[in-house]
Order: sequence, then C-alpha cells, then structure tokens
Amino acid sequence: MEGLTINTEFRQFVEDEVLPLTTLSADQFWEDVQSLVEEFSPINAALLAKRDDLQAQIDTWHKQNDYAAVGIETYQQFLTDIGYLVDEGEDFAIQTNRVDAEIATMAGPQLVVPMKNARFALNAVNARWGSLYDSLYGTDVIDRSGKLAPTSSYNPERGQEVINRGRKFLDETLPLAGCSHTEVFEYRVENEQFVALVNDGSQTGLKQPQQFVAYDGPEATPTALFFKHNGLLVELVIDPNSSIGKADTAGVGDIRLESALTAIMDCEDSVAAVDSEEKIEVYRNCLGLMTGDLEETVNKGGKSFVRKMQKNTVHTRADGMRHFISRRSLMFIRNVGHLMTINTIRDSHGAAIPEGILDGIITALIGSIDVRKELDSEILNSREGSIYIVKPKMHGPEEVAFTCALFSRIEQMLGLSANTIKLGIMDEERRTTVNLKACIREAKHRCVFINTGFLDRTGDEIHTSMEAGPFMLKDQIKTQPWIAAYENWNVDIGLACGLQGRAQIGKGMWAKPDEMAEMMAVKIGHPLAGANTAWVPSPTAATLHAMHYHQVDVFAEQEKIKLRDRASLQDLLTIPLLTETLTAEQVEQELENNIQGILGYVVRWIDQGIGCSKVPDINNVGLMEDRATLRISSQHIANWLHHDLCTKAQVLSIMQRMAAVVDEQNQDDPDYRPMADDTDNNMAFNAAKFLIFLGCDQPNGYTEPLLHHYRIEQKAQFA
Ligand SMILES: CC(=O)SCCNC(=O)CCNC(=O)[C@H](O)C(C)(C)COP(=O)(O)OP(=O)(O)OC[C@H]1O[C@@H](n2cnc3c(N)ncnc32)[C@H](O)[C@@H]1OP(=O)(O)O
Ligand SMILES: O=CC(=O)O
Ligand SMILES: [Mg+2]
Repeated sequence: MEGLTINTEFRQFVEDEVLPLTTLSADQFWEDVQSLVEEFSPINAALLAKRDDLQAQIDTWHKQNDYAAVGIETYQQFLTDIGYLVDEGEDFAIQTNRVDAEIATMAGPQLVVPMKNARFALNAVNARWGSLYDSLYGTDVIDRSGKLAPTSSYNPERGQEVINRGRKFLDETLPLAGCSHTEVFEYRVENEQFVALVNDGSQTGLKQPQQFVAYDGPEATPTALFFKHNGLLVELVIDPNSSIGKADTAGVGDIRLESALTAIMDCEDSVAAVDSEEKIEVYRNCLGLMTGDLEETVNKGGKSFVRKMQKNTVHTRADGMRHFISRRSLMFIRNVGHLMTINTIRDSHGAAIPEGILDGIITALIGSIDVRKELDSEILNSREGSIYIVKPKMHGPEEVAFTCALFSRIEQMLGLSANTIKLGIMDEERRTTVNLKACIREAKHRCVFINTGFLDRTGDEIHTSMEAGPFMLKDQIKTQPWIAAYENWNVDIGLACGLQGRAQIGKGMWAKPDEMAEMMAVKIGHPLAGANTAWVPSPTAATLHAMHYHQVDVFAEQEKIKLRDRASLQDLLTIPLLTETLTAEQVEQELENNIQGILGYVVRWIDQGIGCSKVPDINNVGLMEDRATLRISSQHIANWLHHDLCTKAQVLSIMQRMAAVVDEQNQDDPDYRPMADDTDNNMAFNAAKFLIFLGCDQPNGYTEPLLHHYRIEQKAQFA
C-alpha cells in the first residue's frame, strides 16, 4: 500500500496466514489500516502529551508546595484545577451485552500468561481444570518437612494427607446428608441420583441433591462424578486401579477442580517483543489459540509429547441426557498500552506507528476468526460472539474513550457488529483510579472488567509524586491507607456502575509463584473483598485459588459491600511518603533487594527476550518479576536518589555486587551471558543502570522505552 511501509515478514504473516481465514481482501485491509492509523495516531500522540503536561504541573506544584503541610483538600483542589481529577458525573449502569458466563455470572481464578510462550500459553488455556491432588502434593500447602516431606518417589504419608484434605474439601463443598465423605466406601448413581455407600452399611446422598450434575461410565461403577458448587464444577475421579485410587477407601483417584475460568493471553507486562520478528511470534500464537491449531512439542522428564488445546467433553446427566463441560479457559487478549510505537508499520511520514493501535487491529482481526465460527465448532472461545481485549496503563476517561473509538473503528473495518470488542480496563494508573467512574462510563457498552493492577499502580504512585519527597520502604507502601482505599474504591465503583452480573471486578497478581501456602492464607481476601476474579501466576495456583471461590460466595459478599460507604478519595490521595529516618543499613538492604530483582529480571529480558521471570529476592523467595514490578523497583531507587537517601556511587557499587549474585543464580542456564566481569559493555547491565539513573525522566516511570532500546541494540550486536 502506498503510504504505509510494512515489514515484509509481517505482511506475509497477515496476508498468508490470517486474512485467508477471514472474508477481507488484503488491499482493502491495508487501505483501512492506513486511514485508521492516519486518524488515530495524532490523537494517541496528543493523549501522551497531556500525560506529560499534567505530570509537569504536578512536579512543579510539589516543588512549590509542602504537600504534607498544605492539607489534602488543597492538594485535591489543585488536581481538580489542572484537570487531573474530573467530575465523575451522574450515576449509570454499564450495558455490556453478549458477555460469556465465565465473565458475567461466574466467579473464579484468572490465569495470566505471556502469549509469546506457546508452551505456557497452551498450558494456560487448558488450565480450566486442574488436579487438586497434584496441587496439594506438589506445593508447600502441605508441610514440606518431617514425615510429610516430598521424597524422590511417592511419599504415601504425604499422599494420605492429600487425601485427607481432599475429603475435608468434599465435606465443606459437597456435604453428604448425615455423614462425612471419609466414611464412604463407594460412590455410584442409582435411580438418577448420586449415592454414597457408607461403612456402617447405610447409604446416603448429598445434603443438596441438586449439586450432582453428571457422570461418566456405568451407573453402578462410575469413573467420574461431576458436581456444582458456587457455580464451579468439581470432578470426583473414581479409579480404583490407579496408584492413588487403589489405596483410597472409595477408589477416588483424584479430585479435579474447575480452575482458571478465564485466562489473559498477554502481549504486555509479561512479554518482551520489540520488533517485527517478536511481534509476529506473539501474533502467531494468538492466531493458533483462536483457530485451535496451536501445538507445541514439550520435552519433559525424558519424554516428549505434543501439547494441544483441550476439547470440551460430553458426559451423562443423571436423567440420561448429554451434558457438555467446557475444558478451556475463556481467553482475553491483553494489548499493549498507548505509549510505545513499533516500526513493523511505518506511516506515510516514515514514523513508527503506535504499538497499541497495531495490537488492537491485529488481535481483533484474529479474534474475528473466532466470532465467525459456528456455535458447535470444536474450539470456540466466545459462545457469545465477543472478542475480549484488556487494555492496560490507560490514564483517565479520555484515554478510555480513545480506546473505545479505536475499537469502533476496528469493528467497522473488520465488518463486526458494534461492541463486539469488549474492554477490560486495567485500573493501574492513578489518573484512572481517581476517575474510575468516568472511565467506566466511557466504556459502558464494552466494559467487561475493571482490575486492580496494583503493581503498575504502585509504580505510578511513586512516579506521579516523585517530587513530593522520598517514599517509604517498598513493603511499607503496600500497607498504607492509599492502597486499601484503591482496592475498595475499585469494588465500590464497579458495583455502583452495575458490573455485577455483566462484568468482572478483578484483583491483582499473586507474585510469589512458589509460596502457595501463603497464597492460600492471603488470597481468600480477594473474593472476600468482592472480586469475582483475581490473578494467579500458574495453573497450579489457579486450582488452589479456586478453593477460595468454594469457600466464599462472592456475589453474596458483593451484596454486603453494596451497603457500605464508598472508600475515601482523600485516603486514595494520601501519598505513602517516608515519615521516619531510615538507618544506613535499612537503605542498603532495600537497595540490594531492589537491585537484585531489577538485574535478575532485566538480564533475561534483554539477552533472551523473556518478559516474565521468577527471580529470587534477598531472602531467596522467588518473585514473579515483570515490567510492572520493574517499574516499581526502578522508580523507587530513582526516588531515593532524587531525594538524596542514597548516592549514585552507592547504587553503582551495589549493582556491581548484585551482578555477580545474579550471574551465580543463572549459572546453570546455558544461554545466560554473565554481566559482572564487564559491566560497562553489558547491554543488560546498562539497561538496568539507566532504568534507575534516568528513572525520573521516563514517561510516567515506564520501563518499556529503555527495555526496548537495549534489547534492539543487543539483538543487533549478536545478530
Ligand atoms: C503485573 C502483571 O501484569 S502480572 C501479569 C504478568 N505475569 C504473568 O503473566 C505471570 C505468568 N507466569 C509465568 O510466566 C511463570 O509462572 C513464572 C515466570 C512466574 C515462573 O515460571 P517458571 O519458573 O518457569 O515456573 P515453574 O518452573 O515453576 O513452572 C513451569 C511449568 O508451569 C507452567 N506454567 C507456569 N506459569 C504458567 C502460566 N502462567 N500459564 C500456564 N502455564 C504456566 C509451565 O507451562 C511449566 O509447565 P510445563 O513444563 O508442563 O510446560
Ligand atoms: O498488570 C498488572 C499490574 O499489577 O500492573
Ligand atoms: Mg500492569
């Protein structure tokens, strides 16, 4: 197309692999892309300029005013005067239609996965169901010491503890009339009813017989029994010949839980994709997920197998009719935000186009393949014919309106009906939080979720108030009034805007992927807080977190929450600034911890293109690190440097020391390139250095510009 310069491989990908699956012609498609880009790029640029302008005014205000002394009302008035805080307007309720039940009326875990990693992405879409037994046996939810410790082969005592916990779960979730599941020696179906035969010779059924949904196999010797509780399915696997089932009094081989109801296929925080080659990788996986053709050969434990997407299954209802069970998570696609540009397409002036616009067009184009499938297709994402896109890092209602306008335009060019593309709003920038109601109003025909991305949100908290003073220790920031207010405010506003029954009110990531016992203790707080979904980092975490939605009836909690007063805006605006003098040791330790995390993450991003990593912290706890956690750590150090809590020399010296620590942590990785010996010339080390030293100047404290720059340089150097 004259005017646009399109990367050749990308053009081939679109024309040879995607467009033939649609009714669109290539010429018309590129012509539409061009006019869309011409229309939307300048608006995108103006929105970014407004971000900078507001930030500059906030910086100046803090330099001229003592935030703590003037009082919160004065600060709030200032934010209103500059248009950062806008009028929230009249009450309204969202009107989003054609929303799948997994989003609108069900409550359960949401798994996030980097879409660039096909092996993980396939695992994620298949994580709709997970083994409770494996999740208990394989994690620290059960004590890992003493007689219960996992051993090189199966530890029967640990196994028995798994079975005990499984029975406890059954008693709590699917209680029997008059006895415990521990007393049952046989489960079967009789006269269209579920029946449990009890050790004392009696037989019983469920306290609530309607919980029984379906079964497999003969009535007298079923191989699987399916039940429903709090909207989620539970499968009792009966297999007396399996290694677990033969030691079980009732032949139960496993308890399987409906787990990740939804999954976010991520193009953003967890992904490193800086050029056409890497964007094509992401889009090709997206295509395979929507067509159902994605496959990956997995080599594991000396065995090799091909991982594919699960197909839905058919079972027998008690009355003999057929019952279908969904086996795949409903997929959202998270696009990148409005900030970055990408030269996969250059406009008629030769400028790289906004990456968010490219993601919007291409992921919706791929999503349109799903929308056009027949309802009885083997692999179908949305039965309601919707395309679910999550948009991150938007600042305020104007940016939400821009996204919606972009989606409308994309729908027109793809021939989709209005509001086919649904919008998940990440509530992860301060200007979106404080204007959340106005943001949702802009998307009232599309909104399918509001999610508190507290990690980016913490980074933005620091950057927005960079000039206000030094921030507290990172762990303390999480305990302050602003964050509790932020979490409650999101739920309060979501409920007031009618999200219940139409959309998700979601909560953020559990960022300690191996600490499952702690997750079980803490993350029940999410459903209790009224969230009908919350993020988990892995399929195992999804299965364990699913237990929380059996323990808590989220929709009942939401009814109670509707009666309380809305969280306080003034608490939200209370900046978590340091109020005490830290010791030199505290400063050093905080820096070491942050720097270890930054280097451990950045080195894999820059050198290997891995956008999400598990990196040990100073106490050797593996933390999920992604762009958002990097934003927090780098902004935190930049803030302390800016306010002289530490010096550049000190930071550099810790970086040098931590580079050696990170090198050692990665010594078993054959693809790893050590940093410590030649930090001056190491691209990853330099990226980390500038993320910190230029942190104050990064747009809203984002990490993408420097990460992209250094990965592109690194790829050029080692090409
Ligand atoms: C601020 C935000 O935006 S948060 C959202 C962004 N973050 C994410 O998306 C987190 C996604 N999670 C991950 O990428 C990973 O779990 C990490 C990086 C945290 C840990 O990865 P690893 O150290 O490789 O995990 P670990 O070795 O414990 O487990 C790997 C296994 O679990 C699976 N797995 C781990 N995470 C996921 C996931 N999110 N989805 C699907 N499968 C997963 C892998 O497929 C692999 O199994 P396989 O060998 O059968 O393929
Ligand atoms: O995207 C999620 C976040 O916490 O940031
Ligand atoms: Mg984020």
